[in-house]
Amino acid sequence: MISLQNITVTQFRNYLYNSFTFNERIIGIYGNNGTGKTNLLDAIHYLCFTKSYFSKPDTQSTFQQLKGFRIEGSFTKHEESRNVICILRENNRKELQINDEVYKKFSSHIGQYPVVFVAPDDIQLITEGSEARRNFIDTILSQLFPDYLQYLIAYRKILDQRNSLLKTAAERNYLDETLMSILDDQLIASGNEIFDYRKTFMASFIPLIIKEYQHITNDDDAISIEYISPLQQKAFTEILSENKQKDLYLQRTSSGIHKDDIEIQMHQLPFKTMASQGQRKSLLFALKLAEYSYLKSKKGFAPLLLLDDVFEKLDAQRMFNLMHRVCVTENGQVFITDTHQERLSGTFKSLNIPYQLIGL
Ligand SMILES: Nc1ncnc2c1ncn2[C@@H]1O[C@H](COP(=O)(O)OP(=O)(O)OP(=O)(O)O)[C@@H](O)[C@H]1O
Repeated sequence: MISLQNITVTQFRNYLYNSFTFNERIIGIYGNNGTGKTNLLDAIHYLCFTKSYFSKPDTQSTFQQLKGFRIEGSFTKHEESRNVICILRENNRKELQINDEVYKKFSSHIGQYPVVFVAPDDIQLITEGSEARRNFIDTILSQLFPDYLQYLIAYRKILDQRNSLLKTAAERNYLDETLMSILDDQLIASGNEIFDYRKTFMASFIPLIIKEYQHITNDDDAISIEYISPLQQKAFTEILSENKQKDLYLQRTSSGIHKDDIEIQMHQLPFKTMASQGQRKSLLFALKLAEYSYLKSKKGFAPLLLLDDVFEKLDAQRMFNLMHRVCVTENGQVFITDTHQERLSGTFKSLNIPYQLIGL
């Protein structure tokens, strides 16, 4: 089990200097709009992931016009206490320390304190294009398999080079066939590795999503989910050679694992267009809780769970099912924000669990 005992934020977003102590497993954080609830959760995310959940540049996170910030927190992991410090120096260089030792590579910290964040804008995972869903899968796999991240970095780089080559070929009316064949071989090598990882992962991940969705919705809506990849139909070598003329015409690589998606249907129709807002939100939680379960099974302990502003759009029964699932069935630490103090305390009381409330 991992838990965060306390956090001190200095010059971070709307916090000039604030300390918070967490003495329960379930922590409710309440406050009006703009009081810093999301910022506090994001500070926790910094300690676990070395960066903002919201892909904000570090420099935008310093308090007003001041330079640099500092976030410090004490984690307990398997009863051992560790102090993690994330500093943005005045020269905008970021530094990460664990028990006063400076990390040489940030990547060696990622995955030590796994965390799952659920924010209102995450609904894009369901409503937007396939890139958001690929990023979601990539984030989970990269945390668990360092190899996967390396293949992904390589694939993106080679794909860029291949696309530039296709552009140059159109401009000059000449294709460097030797270079194209080298790039194709490299793209196929990393693409096949990524496909194998995704295929194996999705085979166990999809049943987890469906199980979580059924639990939240009391089995009300039947959904089906499928991993879609061009590599399921044909070998990548074949795909590239068949699409060569098309790619030259379009000046980009039209098919490959960069087109993978997760197809979700409800009553045999696309979920995206069919589902109500509450159903979409239920599916978002199902995706995030499946991520939570998967990380827990691979790591052997529950990740931290950061739930930002989750109470809107779900009916009372679905909300109870969700809260029961994360606060009672699971034993990990949970941070939940809301604008209404009574709604938070009422929810925790109905679950009959010890909790701590923090007002901002
Ligand atoms: N770099 C910064 N310096 C100072 N204040 C900042 C900075 N970045 C953001 N803020 C302030 O932080 C506040 C937003 O905080 P946050 O998003 O955590 O609020 P919240 O409590 O989650 O609000 P809501 O209930 O509306 O979601 C805003 O008032 C914003 O002006």
